[in-house]
Amino acid sequence: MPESLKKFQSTKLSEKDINDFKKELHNAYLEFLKANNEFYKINQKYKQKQVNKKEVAKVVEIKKQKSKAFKLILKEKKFKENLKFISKVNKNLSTKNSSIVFEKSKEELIEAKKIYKEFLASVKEMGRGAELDQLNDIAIKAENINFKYNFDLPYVLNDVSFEIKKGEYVTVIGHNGSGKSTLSKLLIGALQPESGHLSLFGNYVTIDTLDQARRFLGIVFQNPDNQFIGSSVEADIAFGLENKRVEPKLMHDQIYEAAKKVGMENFLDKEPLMLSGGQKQRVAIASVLALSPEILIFDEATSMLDPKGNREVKEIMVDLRDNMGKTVISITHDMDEILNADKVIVMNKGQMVKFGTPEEVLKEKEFLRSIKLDVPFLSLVEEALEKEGIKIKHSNTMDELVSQIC
Ligand SMILES: Nc1ncnc2c1ncn2[C@@H]1O[C@H](COP(=O)(O)OP(=O)(O)OP(=O)(O)O)[C@@H](O)[C@H]1O
Repeated sequence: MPESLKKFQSTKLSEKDINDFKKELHNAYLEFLKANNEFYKINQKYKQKQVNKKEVAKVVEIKKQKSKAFKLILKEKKFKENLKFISKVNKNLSTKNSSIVFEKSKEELIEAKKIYKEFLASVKEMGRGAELDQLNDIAIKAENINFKYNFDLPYVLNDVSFEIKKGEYVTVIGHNGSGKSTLSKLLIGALQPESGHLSLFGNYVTIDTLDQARRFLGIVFQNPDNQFIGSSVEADIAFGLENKRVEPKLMHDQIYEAAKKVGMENFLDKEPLMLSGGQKQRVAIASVLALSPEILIFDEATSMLDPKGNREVKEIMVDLRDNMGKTVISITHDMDEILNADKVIVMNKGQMVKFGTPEEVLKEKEFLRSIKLDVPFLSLVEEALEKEGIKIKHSNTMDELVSQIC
């Protein structure tokens, strides 16, 4: 291996460097926007003689500094240098070098070109879309969220607060119109809270950080037919990866891996029409998984499926938590599903009226009935047994219940 190639490999820039650059650029951009906004506000105040020249000058100075800091980051040269370095190495290789060296150098050149292209794109996008760090283990923190669809309409969410830890499976239940879907739209950033805050892994979600925060999330919707974009399972899973600018060479493996996680790896060349509802939902999950989100939101994703499809998708949700370490939020009308979850959020008329383990929530059967919710079949059996004087502990599965009775 020539010294020059070895040196390049020990100093070369990676995907992490470009992500760090995006974060730095985006933060500097947000700081600049904030300073610009302050400048606009103080100018208005100055016109109304509410502040003096000295106060305005202070804000102008901050704006100048923020602008300077932002422009300095834009001048970053290291990605171009990185590309220049390997281009030169590549050019200087001679016929004395083995084909393995030629191949390696070509691969490095392709990688450096890709990183440079990403650098140029991220400058255009002001660093949006960088992957944020997980600053803590709280996947979702909602603090005093209030929301209404229009100023003259009543609040649809009232002072909703909760914390969902990384790796938890949480179901959200509630009667029709209780605010479940609105909550999911707020979580994915399709709607903005009127007041209150959302944080994902310790990162405050604002309109400016939304693009970055969204990368933590994937969502699977109710109707499997509306989620197919590609003409085959493979094309469908590829869609999100293409948007993420994944190299075509790596794409096939990533598609295969994602499909395998939901047991659809043997269906990659199949057309959507050939699949059952449950299989389509599994493909929708694979398309989301291919993008490696930490949190998966299922918005009534089992409600249009036959019993087999319903069971399959519910098993995947459990698998996502147990074997893939994902955080799962499932909005559901299926009361039996809550037994699979770690926690249950109960919504009623825009308020979160309960948040606890399934056992804690199911202790209050009368309350659930009073807000028009059914109780799981298993709980009905437990209730009937209790009425007959047979005392048993809470069970999460029929097998557990049967073994208690026997
Ligand atoms: N786009 C909208 N404009 C105005 N009001 C809306 C809009 N979408 C929903 N709402 C209202 O917000 C409230 C909460 O609706 P939401 O869809 O969040 O409830 P939900 O619990 O998901 O109901 P469901 O189980 O029927 O899907 C309801 O009163 C609904 O009529």
